[in-house]
Amino acid sequence: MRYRSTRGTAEASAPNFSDILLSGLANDGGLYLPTHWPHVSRDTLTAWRSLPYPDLAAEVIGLFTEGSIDRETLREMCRDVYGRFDHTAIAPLVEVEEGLFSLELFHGPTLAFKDMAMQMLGRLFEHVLKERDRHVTIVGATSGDTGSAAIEAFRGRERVSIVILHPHGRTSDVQRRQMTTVHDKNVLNIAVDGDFDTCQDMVKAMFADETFRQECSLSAVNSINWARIAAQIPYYIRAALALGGPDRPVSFAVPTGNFGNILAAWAAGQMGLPIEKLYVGSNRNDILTRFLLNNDMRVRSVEPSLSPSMDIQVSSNFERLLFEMLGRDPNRCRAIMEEFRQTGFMAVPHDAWENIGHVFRGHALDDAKTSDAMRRFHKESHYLADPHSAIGLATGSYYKEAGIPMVAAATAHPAKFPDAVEAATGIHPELPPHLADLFDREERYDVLPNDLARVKEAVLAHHRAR
Ligand SMILES: Cc1ncc(COP(=O)(O)O)c(C=O)c1O
Ligand SMILES: N[C@@H](CCOP(=O)(O)O)C(=O)O
Repeated sequence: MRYRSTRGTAEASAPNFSDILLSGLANDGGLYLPTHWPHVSRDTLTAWRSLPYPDLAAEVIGLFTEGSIDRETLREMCRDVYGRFDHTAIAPLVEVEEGLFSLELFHGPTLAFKDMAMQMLGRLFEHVLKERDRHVTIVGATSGDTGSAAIEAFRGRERVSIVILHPHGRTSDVQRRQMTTVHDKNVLNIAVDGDFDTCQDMVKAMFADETFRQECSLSAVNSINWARIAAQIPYYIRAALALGGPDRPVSFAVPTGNFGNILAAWAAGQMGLPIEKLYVGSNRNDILTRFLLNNDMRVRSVEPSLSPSMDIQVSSNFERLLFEMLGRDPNRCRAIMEEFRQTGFMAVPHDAWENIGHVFRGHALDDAKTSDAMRRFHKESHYLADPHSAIGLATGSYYKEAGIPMVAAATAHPAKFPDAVEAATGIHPELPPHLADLFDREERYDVLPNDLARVKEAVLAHHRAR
């Protein structure tokens, strides 16, 4: 399997999975995608129904790692990684309303869907870095969950230094503490005076500085890294097969920020999984919902909400979908993305917007509606959802149709957002035993202004201290 960038012609060097795993972002600023979508036949999908989750994950991820990592090694990694999750089904389905299923993706160590892919990335990086005898410095931006998942997956790894930027004061206390109470030497936490988009821009700017990128051997583990998306595809396939796929289509409702999780569902469809529709759930930062309704992709300021992990305006992975909808034309994609960067408005051609609308729909909930949704699911279905998952469930409930199972991604454990959950439902969700003393642990992090040069200095110093 080979990869290409959304902004460049297929590279002569035709990078493989291991190459793009380590580089994260293409040199031209684009995002990597496979040169072709692997096709999974109906017979194969049917045969996959009987596989346990780790083996299914190895089959699916293996289609993207072909030529880089042998299948048996990958299968062992998957068995080891998912064997540590706290639910035997790994990503269980719970019927919350008739025809509406919660796909619980928060049974990993940091209680958010990020673990489903990030735990695999930890193992994949280790494997490839050892093979290539290399060290990298990972720089990541987080609105709360990617950071803790990445730190958990990479802490203490010899060949990796990791720096995570989070927006100062804009995560939940649990999210921040999950990051800042980890004291392994290879981990550095920086709270930036800004919002998530500020942090994400800084990461992209560091990658755009070729000298800096080389000097620090930068790597990315945000969902700009294709490996993240690849490792998020198996749970969509698994859920659909459990609900009658491939013999009948299912729909997915996904609480969305950076557009990585829902893009993984769309990718499953590209590979042959019958999918009816994909529903984007937004909070008050509803740029994607506005786009889907009116082709209005205009950046506004990021507003804090009850679902802080989705307080995002610029959704990185939208570029991958745009590239596909432009018939994989890198020049048009680059021009649109560059203009978006300069003007804050993405001029998506009408036909591309219409094509996106054939598959995707959006639904936005402000904080009051998010609380109502948490309350309603708890009262009527005895289901305790965190604010992000509640947005997914409410979106699914709003759009569900008779005869088509609706699967809503439950992306975080309620205990990550105890205040919002308690205010809505009266229930204070407890952290699981391995995090029970989180509030007694010492926090360590630097606070830096919204100043790229200062952040780069800190990254370089951390890189050199390895
Ligand atoms: C709990 C939670 N839900 C939803 C999202 C949005 O997911 P994505 O950025 O893949 O769209 C995030 C952040 O990524 C998250 O942490
Ligand atoms: N909500 C995310 C934002 C970053 O998303 P990613 O999937 O691109 O890593 C977070 O929790 O940090």
